[in-house]
Amino acid sequence: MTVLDDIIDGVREDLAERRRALPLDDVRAAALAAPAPLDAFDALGAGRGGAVAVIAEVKRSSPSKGALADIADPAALAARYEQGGAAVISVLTEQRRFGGSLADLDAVRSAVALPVLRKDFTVDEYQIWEARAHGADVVLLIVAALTDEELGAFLALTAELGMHAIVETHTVEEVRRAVAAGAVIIGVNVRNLKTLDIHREVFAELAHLVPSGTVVIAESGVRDAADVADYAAGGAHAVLVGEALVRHSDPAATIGEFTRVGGAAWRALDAPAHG
Ligand SMILES: O=P(O)(O)OC[C@@H](O)[C@@H](O)c1c[nH]c2ccccc12
Repeated sequence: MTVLDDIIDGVREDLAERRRALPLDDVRAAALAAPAPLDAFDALGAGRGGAVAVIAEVKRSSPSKGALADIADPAALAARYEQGGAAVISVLTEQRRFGGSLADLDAVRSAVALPVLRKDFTVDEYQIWEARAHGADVVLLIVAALTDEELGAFLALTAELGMHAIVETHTVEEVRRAVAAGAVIIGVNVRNLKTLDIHREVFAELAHLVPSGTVVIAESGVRDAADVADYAAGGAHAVLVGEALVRHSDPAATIGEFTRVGGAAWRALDAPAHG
């Protein structure tokens, strides 16, 4: 049994409990009554003038490192991320391993005007309706956790709700499956979710397989601006950063630095912007 299988077992148990408390029909009604979603594709790409977009994550703990930061006020942290120039805010809502919750998502949603990603292990359409009901604009779909049929159905549902999905990959085969499913935002997670090992070189290896017009995000393992520059040189339009921001005393300044340094590396490539 891999770490990913183990996490997903817990996610399914927690989901069963929420579903008993609030049936799908009720969540659907709440989702349809929520304010319209914001366009994350736009926020990640269009009009950024060669800068690299930063997706800043509210992350309390991780299965590999345990507690990362004592985040007493997730809304205040997200507001600092927004002030620093983040393009999208990511909120981990998985409880058992990452210490997150839908309450964190609610707090962040009410604090920022940016698109918000509900970061979780999506294995059921219920979670997508739930994300929308709580004001999220984007969900994460991890290819390694889904069949092609599920991936297709979940992408269709996000589109129907006016949301976007970040389709997360870690291997050549998973990038092929993401592209075949019609993903327009593809994340390459350099952390292998089956072993939790980080392999930063995987980003550049996979990024060039993604067709132009698709937003490519480098996920995980950003320690400093040099890592951002490497990912940008490998073709990243955006980076998703958790630990380095929640541990930093000045996350806003760090986001500004990452945006500038990544943008300079990206422009040095003389690569065409997506879209
Ligand atoms: O803290 P880091 O190394 O900056 O990583 C952030 C993010 O990429 C990571 O939290 C992540 C990427 N994909 C995931 C899937 C589920 C949970 C967490 C993740």
